[in-house]
Amino acid sequence: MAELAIADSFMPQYAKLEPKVRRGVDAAIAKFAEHTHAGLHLEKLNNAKDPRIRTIRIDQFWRGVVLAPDKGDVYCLLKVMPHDDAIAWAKSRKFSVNQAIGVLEVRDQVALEELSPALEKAAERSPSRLLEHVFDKDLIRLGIDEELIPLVRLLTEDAHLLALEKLLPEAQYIALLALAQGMNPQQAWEEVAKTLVVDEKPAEVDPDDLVTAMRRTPGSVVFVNGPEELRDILAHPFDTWRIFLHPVQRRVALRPSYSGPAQVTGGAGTGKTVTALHRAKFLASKGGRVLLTTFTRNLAEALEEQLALLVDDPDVRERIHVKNVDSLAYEIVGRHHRPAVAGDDVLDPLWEEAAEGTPFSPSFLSREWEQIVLAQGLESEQDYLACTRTGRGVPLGKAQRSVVWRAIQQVTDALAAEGKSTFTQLANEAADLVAGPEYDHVIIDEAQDIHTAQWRLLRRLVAEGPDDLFIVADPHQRIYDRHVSLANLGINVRGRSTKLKLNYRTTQEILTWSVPLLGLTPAQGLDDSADTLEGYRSPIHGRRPVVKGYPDQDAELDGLVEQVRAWLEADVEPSAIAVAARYVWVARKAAMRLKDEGIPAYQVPSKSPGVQVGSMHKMKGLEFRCIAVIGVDDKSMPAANAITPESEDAKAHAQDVQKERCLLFVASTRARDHLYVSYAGSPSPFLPG
Ligand SMILES: Nc1ncnc2c1ncn2[C@@H]1O[C@H](COP(=O)(O)OP(=O)(O)OP(=O)(O)O)[C@@H](O)[C@H]1O
Repeated sequence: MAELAIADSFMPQYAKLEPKVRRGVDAAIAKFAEHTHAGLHLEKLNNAKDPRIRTIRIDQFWRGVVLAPDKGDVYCLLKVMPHDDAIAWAKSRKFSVNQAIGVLEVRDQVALEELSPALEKAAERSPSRLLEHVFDKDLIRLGIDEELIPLVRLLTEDAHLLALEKLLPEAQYIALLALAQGMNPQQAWEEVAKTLVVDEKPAEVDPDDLVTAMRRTPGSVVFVNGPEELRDILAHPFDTWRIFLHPVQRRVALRPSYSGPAQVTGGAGTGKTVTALHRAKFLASKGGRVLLTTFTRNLAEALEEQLALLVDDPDVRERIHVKNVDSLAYEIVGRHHRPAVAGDDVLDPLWEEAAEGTPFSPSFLSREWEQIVLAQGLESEQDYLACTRTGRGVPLGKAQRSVVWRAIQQVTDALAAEGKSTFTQLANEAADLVAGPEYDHVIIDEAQDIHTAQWRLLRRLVAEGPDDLFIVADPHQRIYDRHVSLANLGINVRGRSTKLKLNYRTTQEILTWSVPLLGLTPAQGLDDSADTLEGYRSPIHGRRPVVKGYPDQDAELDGLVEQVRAWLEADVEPSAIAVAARYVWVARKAAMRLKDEGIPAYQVPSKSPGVQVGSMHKMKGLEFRCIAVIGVDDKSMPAANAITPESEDAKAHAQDVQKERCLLFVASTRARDHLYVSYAGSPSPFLPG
């Protein structure tokens, strides 16, 4: 009986179709699923590079592209495209089975052949070849298709190889790149092996058995079990992360077990949250009680919504407890007494008062409290006098420490007198109150912003052992003052760390523009190693970001209204548009202005169907089709009140500036399709010149 499979290349295009066309596609696929494919008129193509490729008529203008392997009765949907594009794509592609790792691969055979003459010419002029030090047998062992070896032998420069990235199958490109970078075949194999979905490479690979190869790539090709599953897949075209996982994501999320804490890092939009969600489902499916936690409440809400899509089984869902760390601490302390939380409105005046008569600024004192006293859980002046103040830039002598301690004491006494605590204090209190492990697994998203006190709490909620902590972080998105060393907390992720590099959200154009916003300071990972964005890339292309300067804020808001209108006129749903600003008051003003112009706008997070407006901090972890980042002028970005003067503490100053850079990076990388950046007066020094 014929079977239907869908390749991951199908869904992004399907998602973008107009409803009428999509209905046509649904009808055609439904017929497939009912096994009446014979009547569907699968068209063979003349002069196709691969004789197993077919097209299927959707309507007058649209075609589906289908792979119909010779062996096995399987039809795999690959693409849905306008007629001419579909024919051109289908004719140019060649499918093969990677001989080293046994997975289905596709390459742009026509483009490769077209490149050949130019490579030949370059090779004639060059005395050496890029991979002349590598034997054919090693290339073959690494999965390079024999047919491609003559072309590989023509390469003379790195740039030629880089030009092949989009034309070659990923695993083959990775192998060639590793060899070109000077790795030996064994090291290159280790790179290739990272793309393996299963731990072991297959014992035997049949080059003609495309169906078995498809089954070895479960994250890239899904076999549809029946009409219900098909309907479910097609009903969520924007949520393909539920079924298609990149091999690296899949290996990380569905690994049977880690011997201890595991860590996933990766730039914005590389699917870290997706990986965390799949891990939560995986562990809960095995019967474990899972805590899935993150930084803010609105991120926890977003996780709940995504879990609802991913987990069908109510028993499994029930075993996953989603809660942001602050609420978690509040809940635990609340079992003993009702906590009252002190916000900045209470704290700011207290620090102002405490700083009076001391040589220290209010922000210096409050940081000292957060980063040293609360982080280390120090409870007495003696402890504070004896502690190591790692991470702080200004050394303090004994007498100075006493002054600082008294100032801090003044604030904590005042808080205690009002019966109030900060969330960090609550985390410390909760950590002390927890009697023992409450979960089998704790999964932490946005872990780069979790405070040491919160880590202590999370650590206590799960017993040390296999699969205890699954940590998801991007140190390039650190937007709070949290510089945690996992090692200092006794959490060791060595040998259990994976980096995701492929961005699924943002276009390459937006990434190329956004990454330099981070400046040149390397980011420090939670495992104390320097974290780089090397290899961070996107396969999606689109328009370059637009940056506009205006004489004043009024004109800037006029420009914003014009931009939002243009997006709406292009049929972007209002709630897929966001406006982010450094200051809350600027965001409020923008929302009011949009409303005055008849455009529905709401403060993030909001379920209302309007443009989502909020501070850059509120945008963390979210995503939108279009985002306008406004108010990016020299006075707001960096925000003067968020920067410690260099004269006061050079280290804190540098950290503050970096934090502001990260914030702009976070806001900019929320955009899926379009990024618009504006300022009034002079641009922020972070913006490219
Ligand atoms: N394998 C996948 N297939 C399709 N889409 C994916 C896949 N993995 C992630 N995505 C999509 O990419 C986008 C970004 O994913 P996700 O939010 O998990 O990234 P992230 O690394 O947590 O991002 P950030 O750090 O910026 O919050 C989401 O729209 C998600 O659905």
